[in-house]
Amino acid sequence: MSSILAFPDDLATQFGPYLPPANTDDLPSVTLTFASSLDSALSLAPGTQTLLSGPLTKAMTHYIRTFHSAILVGASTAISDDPGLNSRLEGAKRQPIPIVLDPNARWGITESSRVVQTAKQGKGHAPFIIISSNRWDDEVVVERRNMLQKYGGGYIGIDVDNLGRFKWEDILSRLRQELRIESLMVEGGANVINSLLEDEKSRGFVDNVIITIAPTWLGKGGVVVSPERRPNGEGQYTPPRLKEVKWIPMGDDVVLCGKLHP
Ligand SMILES: NC(=O)c1ccc[n+]([C@@H]2O[C@H](COP(=O)([O-])OP(=O)(O)OC[C@H]3O[C@@H](n4cnc5c(N)ncnc54)[C@H](O)[C@@H]3O)[C@@H](O)[C@H]2O)c1
Ligand SMILES: Nc1nc(=O)c(N)c(NC[C@H](O)[C@H](O)[C@H](O)COP(=O)(O)O)[nH]1
Repeated sequence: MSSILAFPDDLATQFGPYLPPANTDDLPSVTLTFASSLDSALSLAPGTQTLLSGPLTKAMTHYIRTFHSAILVGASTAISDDPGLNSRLEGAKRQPIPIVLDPNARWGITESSRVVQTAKQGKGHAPFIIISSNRWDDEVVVERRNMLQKYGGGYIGIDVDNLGRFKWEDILSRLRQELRIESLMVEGGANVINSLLEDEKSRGFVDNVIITIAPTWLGKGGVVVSPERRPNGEGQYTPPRLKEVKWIPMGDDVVLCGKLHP
C-alpha cells in the first residue's frame, strides 16, 4: 500500500485561493485536477498507468483531496489503475467519497478492489458508481450494489444521452441531492476531462483548475487532454482560457493553478 505523504506548509498555503469555497448552492463546486506531460498526455496509452508526478506534487494531490467531499474518475481509470481514491496525506482530516462514471457497468469492482479494501480498513470511503439507468437491474449491478452497500457505497442511475453520455448537470445535481456533495475533485482520465471541457455549459461548472506539468514528453499514442471544439449558441468557438493564473514550481514539476471564470 502506498506510503503516508507529507505536504510542506509553505507550499500548502499557496493553494488557498484555489480551494473550494463553503458551498450552499444546489450544485457542488468543481475542481479539475490532473497531471500532464509536456504534450498534454495523462498516460502513455489507454489502460497504462504512467507516473508523471514527483513526490511533492503527488503529496499535493493528496492534500487537495482532503478539501473535497468527493473525487471523480472515469471507468477506464478505475479499471486500469485499481485506485484507492482516498487521501494518504499524513493526518488527513477528511476523506473524499470516490465517484466513478461507468454508464455500461464495465468496472468489475469486487471486495478485493483497492478502493473497497481501503474502505474496509477505515482509510477511505466506499465508492458510488454512476451507471446508465437502464442497467440498474442488471444481475452484476445488483450483486455489486449489494456488496458496496455493506461498506456504505452504492450505485446511482442516470439517463444517458444518445451518445451514451451523462450530462454534467445531471451528474452534479444527483451528487448534491443524494450524497450532499458540496465539492467535487475531477481527476480524470482524459475522456472525462475532455467531456467536462467540451462546451461552454459543462465548462461553466468548473471553478478551479490545478494541473501538475511534468518535464517529459510521452509522445504520440498517449491519452491526451484536448477537448472537441464545440461552437456556442452563436456558432462561435472561443478557446477556454484560465484566469487568475499562478505557476508554482514544485520539485521537477510545475503546478498551474487557475480559474475558468472568477
Ligand atoms: N495523469 C493523470 O492525472 C491521470 C488521471 C486519471 C487517469 N489517468 C490515466 O488515464 C487513463 C484513463 O483515461 P481514459 O481517458 O482512457 O479514460 P477515463 O478514465 O476518462 O474513463 C473513460 C470512461 O469514463 C466514462 N465517461 C467519461 N465521461 C463520461 C460522461 N460524460 N458520461 C458518461 N460516461 C463517461 C465512460 O465509460 C468512458 O469510457 C489511464 O491510463 C489512467 O492511468 C491519468
Ligand atoms: N496526480 C497524478 N499524478 C500522476 O502521476 C498520475 N499517474 C495520476 N493519475 C491519477 C489517477 O487517479 C491515479 O493514477 C490512480 O487513480 C491512483 O490513484 P490513487 O492515489 O490510488 O487514488 N495523478
